[in-house]
Amino acid sequence: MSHGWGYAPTNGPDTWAADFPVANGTRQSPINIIPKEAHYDPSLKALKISYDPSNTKGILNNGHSFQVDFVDDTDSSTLTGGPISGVYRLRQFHFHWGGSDSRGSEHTLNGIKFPCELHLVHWNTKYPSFGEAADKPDGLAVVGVFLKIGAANPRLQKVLDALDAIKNKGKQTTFANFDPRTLLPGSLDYWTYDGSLTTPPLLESVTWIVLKEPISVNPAQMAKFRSLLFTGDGEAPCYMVDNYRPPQPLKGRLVRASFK
Ligand SMILES: NS(=O)(=O)c1ccc(C(=O)N[C@@H](c2ccccc2)c2cnnn2CC(=O)NCCCS)cc1
Ligand SMILES: [Zn+2]
Repeated sequence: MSHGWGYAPTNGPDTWAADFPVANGTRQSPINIIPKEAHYDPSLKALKISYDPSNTKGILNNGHSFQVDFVDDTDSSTLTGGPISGVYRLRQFHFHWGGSDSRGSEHTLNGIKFPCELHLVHWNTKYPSFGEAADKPDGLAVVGVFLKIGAANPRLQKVLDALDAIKNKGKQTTFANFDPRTLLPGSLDYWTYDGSLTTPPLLESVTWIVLKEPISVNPAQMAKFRSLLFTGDGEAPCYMVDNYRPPQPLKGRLVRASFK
């Protein structure tokens, strides 16, 4: 049965601990990243990202965000290197965004919110499947990318053009041959810390890898994100905006930087 969690006052982040007590755990996400308090770690490797666009499976409005799903039954779209050991497979990517350009990201930088944040979700192939990996402390690795208002982003446009077909919760449509690598910024410098899923079940299984360099998005493209609905066909429509969890207590965790 669907847990009915969401982002409204009646079912939003402040209510999640009732059904998911791990919400008050020791390695919750997102967090506020304070670059001056991050520790440069020269032993951190460069991120190695290799995606195969032919693995693109489709695009879905899941009622919390929209996600582009990938075929993950072989090692053809993988993340290796960085702070992780072994091979993690790309499962999906999705976004979080605000009702205005002043908010929307989950991670913040020196307390600053970005209008949007991209999450590329990968799972550790030492486990047999995403579902098996999802509750292991080293099970998942999510690459987070900030979006900031600037020039229109032509690579993002292909994703946004598909949104008209998935306006309502539960709608999905074909989406093929997309290379998520094209969404990444020029620099792969990152901060990394041990965290969790930012939506229920909030499992503490994510090695977070947040890129330092944002990518651009223009106001018209942000309006496209905000045209989606949280609600299903036939329900009173509610625009999909502010689908972000605010920063959570660091509780003594170290944030490491891959760069000086
Ligand atoms: N924001 S994040 O990058 O930290 C993030 C990444 C992945 C998931 C996720 O895969 N969640 C599903 C899941 C299924 C099996 C085991 C555990 C978790 C799930 C659970 N109920 N619904 N879903 C679908 C869902 O939430 N999909 C991701 C939407 C991100 S807003 C959630 C958040
Ligand atoms: Zn996310």
